[in-house]
Amino acid sequence: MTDFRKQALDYHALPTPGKISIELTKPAETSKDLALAYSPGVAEPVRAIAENPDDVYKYTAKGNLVAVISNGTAILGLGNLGPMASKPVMEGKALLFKRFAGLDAIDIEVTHRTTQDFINTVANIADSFGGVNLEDIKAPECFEIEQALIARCEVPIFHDDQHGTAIVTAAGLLNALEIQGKRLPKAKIVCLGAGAAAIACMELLIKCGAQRENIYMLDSKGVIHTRREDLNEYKALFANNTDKRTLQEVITEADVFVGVSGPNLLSPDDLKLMAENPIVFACSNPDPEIKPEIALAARDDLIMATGRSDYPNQVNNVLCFPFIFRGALDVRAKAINDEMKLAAVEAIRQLAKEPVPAEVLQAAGVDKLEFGAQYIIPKPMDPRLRTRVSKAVAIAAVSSGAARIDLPKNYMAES
Ligand SMILES: NC(=O)C1=CN([C@@H]2O[C@H](COP(=O)(O)OP(=O)(O)OC[C@H]3O[C@@H](n4cnc5c(N)ncnc54)[C@H](OP(=O)(O)O)[C@@H]3O)[C@@H](O)[C@H]2O)C=CC1
Ligand SMILES: CC(=O)C(=O)O
Ligand SMILES: [Mg+2]
Repeated sequence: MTDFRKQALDYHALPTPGKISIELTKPAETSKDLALAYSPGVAEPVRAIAENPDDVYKYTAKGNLVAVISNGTAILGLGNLGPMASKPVMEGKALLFKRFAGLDAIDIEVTHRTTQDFINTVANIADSFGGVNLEDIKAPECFEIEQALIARCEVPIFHDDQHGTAIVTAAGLLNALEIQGKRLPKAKIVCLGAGAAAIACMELLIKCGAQRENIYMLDSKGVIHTRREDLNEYKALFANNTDKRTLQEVITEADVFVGVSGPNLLSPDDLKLMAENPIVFACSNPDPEIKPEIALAARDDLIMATGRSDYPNQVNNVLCFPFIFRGALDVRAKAINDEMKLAAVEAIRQLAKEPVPAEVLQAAGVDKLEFGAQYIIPKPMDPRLRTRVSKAVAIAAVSSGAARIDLPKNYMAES
């Protein structure tokens, strides 16, 4: 067993199995405490909520509570390993919600027979939470699941692998293009992968200015083109009218490579075919499409990002989901709409251009972080993400009509 593997297993096992627990927010020591917390006192908020459903936000933890729900069909880049194998990742998302946004999150792993089964399970419990973060659900089912749940539920439903990834990718890519002296509307983009993350990333990039015809998407069978007859409706939107069939053909003279597919699928020779000053986001977890040390040995004019914490430029949805939910829940948003997503893109993007506080440098274990090829996007432990992104999202929720209440007074005022 490698040293890192043992450390990771020990981290999860010791001293208490798992990464999260529940703590009490009220005293529960005396008979009086118990009479208030449980019988007979608990009957009072029950009556209040029955009379006025909005009182659930006043008397329960709902307004600060997120469900992280998976069926384990696309666990990171490890594949369909089932609901129980997804539990460490879902607990990990709960850890990140709490650590970065102060949100309580509970993981729920659903054993299901059919997509409808899964949809019904989530729809039937969604109201217990302020919002639902869907996680690691494979395409194309994830699209139908999210759309059905948005239609049925009163709280925000957000498939993180789609939209969290897309928001962070767009923020990082806009900055990387700026540094490389390129513009999104002109950029030739290759997207390896045509699943949850890929489709959502490319759709959001188009909303940010990318041209659909400049995007070449590939799945496990190669380039997605108009003569293929095996495309689902989501892939079909990216069918390119081209004779090119291979990664090597489409990556030639490309400005951008986005990998949301699997490990080690991009070779140094492929990289050498790209245009000058290229951008490579090898975002597959835990193992990227190409390792940064291999990529940077092949090209020195490259901006390189991965989904991992142990390299510079971590393009990972952790930069988004804690903060977009924080902002959404704080104004009791009914949904997370495009205005809120684009506000998050801009807030994440602009933060990378500001001086980095000493505490962030220390947590990152570096002396300096300055907007440039090695720092295109903020670090997850930057406390300003919480204030900036959540505030931008909450404001967008209010102005777009998704919020049920106004922005709280002095919301996310920075000291
Ligand atoms: N950094 C980040 O924040 C995030 C990274 N990811 C990473 O993205 C990857 C995909 O996740 P997700 O979209 O949720 O999963 P999905 O299962 O929805 O999609 C996987 C996609 O990868 C494609 N694929 C698999 N093997 C190959 C190959 N050899 N060549 C080209 N395409 C291939 C599949 O092709 P086909 O359609 O033919 O089956 C499918 O389109 C994972 O590695 C995950 O870790 C995901 C979310 C966030
Ligand atoms: C980061 C993430 O959500 C994934 O790799 O699936
Ligand atoms: Mg995921």
